[in-house]
Amino acid sequence: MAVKKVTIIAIQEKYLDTITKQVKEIIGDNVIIQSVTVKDLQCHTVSDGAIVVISNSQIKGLVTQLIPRDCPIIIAKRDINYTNSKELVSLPPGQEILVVNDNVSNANETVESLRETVFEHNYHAYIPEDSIPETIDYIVTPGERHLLPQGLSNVIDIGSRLLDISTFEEIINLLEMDYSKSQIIRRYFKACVSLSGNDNYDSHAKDIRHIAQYHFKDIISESQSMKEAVELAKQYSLAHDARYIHIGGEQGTGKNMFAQAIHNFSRKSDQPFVSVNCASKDSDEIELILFGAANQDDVFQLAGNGTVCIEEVEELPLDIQGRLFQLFNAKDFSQIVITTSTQNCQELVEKDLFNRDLFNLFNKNALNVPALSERMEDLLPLINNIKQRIKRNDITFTSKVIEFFKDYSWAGNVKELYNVITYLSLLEEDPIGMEFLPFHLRARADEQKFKNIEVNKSIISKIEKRGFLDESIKILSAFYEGKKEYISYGRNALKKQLEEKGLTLTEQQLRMRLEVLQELGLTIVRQGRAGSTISRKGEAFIEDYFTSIINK
Ligand SMILES: Nc1ncnc2c1ncn2[C@@H]1O[C@H](COP(=O)(O)OP(=O)(O)OP(=O)(O)O)[C@@H](O)[C@H]1O
Repeated sequence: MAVKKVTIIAIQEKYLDTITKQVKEIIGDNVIIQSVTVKDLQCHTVSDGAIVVISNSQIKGLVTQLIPRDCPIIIAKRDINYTNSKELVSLPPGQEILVVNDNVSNANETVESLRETVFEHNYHAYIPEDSIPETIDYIVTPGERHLLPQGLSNVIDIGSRLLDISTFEEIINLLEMDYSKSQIIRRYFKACVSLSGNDNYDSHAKDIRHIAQYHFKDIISESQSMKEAVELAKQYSLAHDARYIHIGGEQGTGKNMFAQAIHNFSRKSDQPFVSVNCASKDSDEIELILFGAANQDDVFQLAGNGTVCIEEVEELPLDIQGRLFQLFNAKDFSQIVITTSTQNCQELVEKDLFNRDLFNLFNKNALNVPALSERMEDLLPLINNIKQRIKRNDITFTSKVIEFFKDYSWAGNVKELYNVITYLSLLEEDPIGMEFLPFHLRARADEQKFKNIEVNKSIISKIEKRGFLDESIKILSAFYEGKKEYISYGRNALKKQLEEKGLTLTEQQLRMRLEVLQELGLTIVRQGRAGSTISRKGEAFIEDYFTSIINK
């Protein structure tokens, strides 16, 4: 009987890794599990007869064009991993909770699931267009913490949503596997437990890869800085003494693509290309990969006479960096060794966080792939290239969206652009306007909203604890009005000003209140005659305080 195969397809790599791990835990002992992101899906990726599980219905149209006709498709349903909701369950009932997810419909779905299960709290889905309810005690997100501004202390991450149990029943039915219902349930919960708190499970923890599919002609390089990077990379590929080559650049800039192109352009092109990512691997694992064991070949053996690419080399523990340097010195390598890093290794060397000898070795032939935000000439050609790759030349964007793309920071660089365009291509809209942009792009503009939740709530409760909220509001208002007229106040002048507003305080009382406001960063106290004034934070606080009262 033919071996059964399940292929899982999703847009986001990280999410794909999580659900793949879940599927492996549940049925991996009997079935071959393959996973592929939408961006890597090609006509021949999925084998005939494989069962295809797709992460959501929106990608169905795109996926159907690229898989064999006889493959059954299951659209996954998703559910919270309840083993992660302990913190939520342990809160006193009646908390006001804002639920943030990567788009509104997912946020609504998560709210529904929470209402059915952890039902003792009040949930509100975060909708970018709407204002956030004023009294929010906690923000809950299923594995999308990165969407939130940093520094919020009241965030509970309940981890990515997993495939729900009915999806497994469907898969198991189609595979004609002989599992009883209780067996499925047991395996399902075991997987939930083993994946709980496991969102750090990283896409990089993948095994060694052996593909070099990109050539220099595939690298979009309209900008001068990219042209120069490609030129330099070509020189290194052809130089016989360039045995160690280093590629630096932010995440998603195309470093791995460069590594593959270098290999394919070099004298090693007919030899193997082996690449390994050092991030998120523990010491033992990486040691085994780099130095092998009695029963396991190391990467250099696997690469034969070809190219080894060590990605995110800065993640290697220092002792392994040292051993790697010794290895390079001791043995006369015939391979090309390409290293990549997202951090600036020179700076790490200065801080004793990176092995200087190793750095000096590979820094002789180093190149940097510029961040996408520094080469906006590449943006439109890249978008066109992505549209071609996903066979969606027809989609168009409004000029506002294009302007937004040009201003946007693209912290995830081309990888992020790829994900955004793929996501937008799934919508049946033309042209695509600002309102359809994925949530995380729009959420950036909303950072202030989130800051207010935290800042104001905690400031108010800190002042309230001292028992003088109303007085503090009056003091801050006096400063606020003064600042508009470019007036700052010494303590006596302020005291007078407050008395005119009907607030009489003793010197001692005023000093105490001022000290607290200063501690909270709401005022700036200057010595001598300059007097005190309200800080920017204080201004934002007072504006928001009054807005919230008006809106009540
Ligand atoms: N200049 C480019 N032209 C065309 N496609 C590109 C370009 N740069 C990157 N890409 C595409 O973007 C994706 C990310 O590239 P790649 O994996 O090489 O980045 P990376 O810098 O190695 O990322 P990370 O550091 O996150 O591992 C790939 O799918 C690649 O096809």
